[in-house]
Amino acid sequence: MSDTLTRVADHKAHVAGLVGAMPVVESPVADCLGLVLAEDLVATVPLPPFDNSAMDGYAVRAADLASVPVRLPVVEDIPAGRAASAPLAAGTAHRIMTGAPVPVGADAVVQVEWTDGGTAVVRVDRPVVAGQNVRRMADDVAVGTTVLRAGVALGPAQLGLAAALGFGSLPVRRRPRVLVLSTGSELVGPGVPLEPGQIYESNGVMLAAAVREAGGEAELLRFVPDDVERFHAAIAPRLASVDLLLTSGGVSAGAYEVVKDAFTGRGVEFTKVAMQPGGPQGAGRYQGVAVATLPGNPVSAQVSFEVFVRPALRAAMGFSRVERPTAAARLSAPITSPAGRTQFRRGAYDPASGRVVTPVGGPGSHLLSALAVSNCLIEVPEEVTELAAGTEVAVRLLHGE
Ligand SMILES: Nc1nc2c(c(=O)[nH]1)N[C@H]1C(S)=C(S)[C@@H](COP(=O)(O)OP(=O)(O)OC[C@H]3O[C@@H](n4cnc5c(N)ncnc54)[C@H](O)[C@@H]3O)O[C@H]1N2
Ligand code: MOO
Ligand SMILES: [Mg+2]
Repeated sequence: MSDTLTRVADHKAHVAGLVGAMPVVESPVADCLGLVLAEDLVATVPLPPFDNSAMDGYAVRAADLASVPVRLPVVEDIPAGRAASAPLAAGTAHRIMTGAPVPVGADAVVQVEWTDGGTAVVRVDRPVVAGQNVRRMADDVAVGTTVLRAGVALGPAQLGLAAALGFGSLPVRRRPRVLVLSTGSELVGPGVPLEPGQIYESNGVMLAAAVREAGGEAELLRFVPDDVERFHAAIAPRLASVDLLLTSGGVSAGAYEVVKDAFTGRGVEFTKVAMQPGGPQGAGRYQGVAVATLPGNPVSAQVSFEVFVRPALRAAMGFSRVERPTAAARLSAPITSPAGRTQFRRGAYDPASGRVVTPVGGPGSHLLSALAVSNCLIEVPEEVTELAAGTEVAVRLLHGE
């Protein structure tokens, strides 16, 4: 048995290299939230597509309102979605609604509040200048404009713009497909009373959610017992359709390390990384498929996901920034950390109250409830073993992109 530890950065690079860039696919615009645009998006129609009214009111010639009040016959009614049948003649008005095309011959819209609201004849009480309340064709986007660059992350506003320009689908890097598999003969599902030695399975639920939060697709396989044959039987039919196999449990030094037993000598390397939690790790390629094997302790599994797997998935999706945002914060309480290991302590960070971070729970990697009330990881470098209250530390924010 060797005590040589793998550096966090080295294991991270190993995992990152396993999941290649996802292929580019055409995806319906409505399904593209959180994906990365793979090619520049160039407008093929102008936005707005035609001159239209910014107000409910009357399309007029500004010159006809030189002296107000003035009465103008209302010749047409133009709701949104329809064009006027004839140009506007001098000395007349068309009733017009917001978004409706401004008729040829009109150069302004007077809002209904400045009139008596007449439908046959309208009395206009205030003048307008030419161009008033008219939204010009291409005011927002001209044909041929590159509106979104390849590499941009698609959020609601970007999808809205693409839809407004008439795009039904967009070229994006597809979501990585991840098979999440939790191992352990002690694991059971909800709704059954626990027999001695059993626990409710939680890593699978947590890791599948983490995959989805990262933008991936997760298929969840829970309750795979510590039995190598059953482990292989569980993954065999699914391997061909996934980009990453993500397991939890069965990788440390015990007698029933199913994941280690199933993969040792078969393309997956097992190691101990210089971090806490998340020491025992494995990564490699099995039958051509990327594999990351996370330790079973719940906090270890989740922290390892954050440190190693999430950045790899984000990179595969084409994001240029794959790391969570970090912040500088002051510790509200002292913490200790094992020598020679980067420690990721769970913390509650409050930017509003003087950028203070409060360590939550202890270092134990079974303390799931502390993880559930934390919003950041406090990163304590390898060489540091003690940090006093008030020390400035780097925190990794768990809810940002
Ligand atoms: N002799 C040594 N023992 C251990 C070492 C070591 O270096 N030498 N490392 C410890 C560390 S650190 C960790 S982390 C764990 C990792 O163990 P495994 O990956 O083999 O995980 P298991 O033994 O299967 O489980 C550990 C722990 O987590 C619970 N667990 C597992 N899966 C789930 C799940 N899906 N949902 C909820 N809880 C789960 C399991 O019941 C155990 O309590 O090894 C240490 N031991
Ligand atoms: O490294 Mo283990 O992940 O400390 O509990
Ligand atoms: Mg074990």
